[in-house]
Amino acid sequence: MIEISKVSKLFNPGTVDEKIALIGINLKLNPGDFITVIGSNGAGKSTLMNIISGVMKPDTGDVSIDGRVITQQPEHRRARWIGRVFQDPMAGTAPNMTIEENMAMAYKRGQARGFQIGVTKARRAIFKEQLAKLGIGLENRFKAKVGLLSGGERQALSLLMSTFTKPQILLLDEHTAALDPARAELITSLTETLVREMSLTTLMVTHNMEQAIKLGNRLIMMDKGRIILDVDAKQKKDLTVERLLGEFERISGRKLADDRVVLG
Ligand SMILES: Nc1ncnc2c1ncn2[C@@H]1O[C@H](COP(=O)(O)OP(=O)(O)OP(=O)(O)O)[C@@H](O)[C@H]1O
Repeated sequence: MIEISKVSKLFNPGTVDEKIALIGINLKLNPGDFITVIGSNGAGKSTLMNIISGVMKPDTGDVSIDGRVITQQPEHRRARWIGRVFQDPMAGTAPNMTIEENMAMAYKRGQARGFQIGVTKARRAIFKEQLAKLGIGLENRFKAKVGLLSGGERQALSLLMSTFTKPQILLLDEHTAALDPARAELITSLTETLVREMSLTTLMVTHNMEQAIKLGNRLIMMDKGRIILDVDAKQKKDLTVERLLGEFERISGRKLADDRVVLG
């Protein structure tokens, strides 16, 4: 279980640039939970992701995995337990390395020190099998440099690589937002399949309201550093984009200000 307790984060405290990013966030993710996260601009969604993955430390509060507090653990030490896919397709893979080499690197992340990047025949067969599951022919382009792939292909590869070692938590940071609708649809359905097949505990930030409603078993809405709405699987079934926007207005007293919002 992943637990975020009483996490607060303030940027530039005591200056004119002071920004409240998170205020006393409490969130428990049970194994296999797939939570979608929506919210206004600057609500704190990315900061929450950054604190879970260890890119930033909170001012107060803790992050723990299965009862073990990891708040002070550096990012590279958590990499084995945490998978993350970013919005930018360039972010998750090494462009000058081949698909095979990228996969070997991702595989290594889950191994003890001393494991060589060299790819054995058996491992290559596993990689190919995994790639074939994506259904976009990447298994036939094993020696192609990743920089030559399209944005959608790179996101598919990033997704596969970040779930390779069955992370304790998968963080999806608007990972379909930079893609055209057809590619976004492909990555969304791959995400659903991988998460379901591996029972991955997942936190997904999205600006696509329909996607937030459709995917996962729980939805949270953030505003000004707080979680202002937490919808369970049962309530989620009856949710519509209209109702969701109405809820935001009712709770925050404002219309949802999100310059990237996609209604569906
Ligand atoms: N490194 C930083 N330095 C200073 N302020 C920051 C930093 N990162 C985030 N902030 C501020 O903290 C607040 C929360 O930002 P965050 O990026 O977490 O929000 P978000 O919900 O991801 O927003 P968006 O949907 O617009 O990307 C904002 O006011 C933002 O300006």
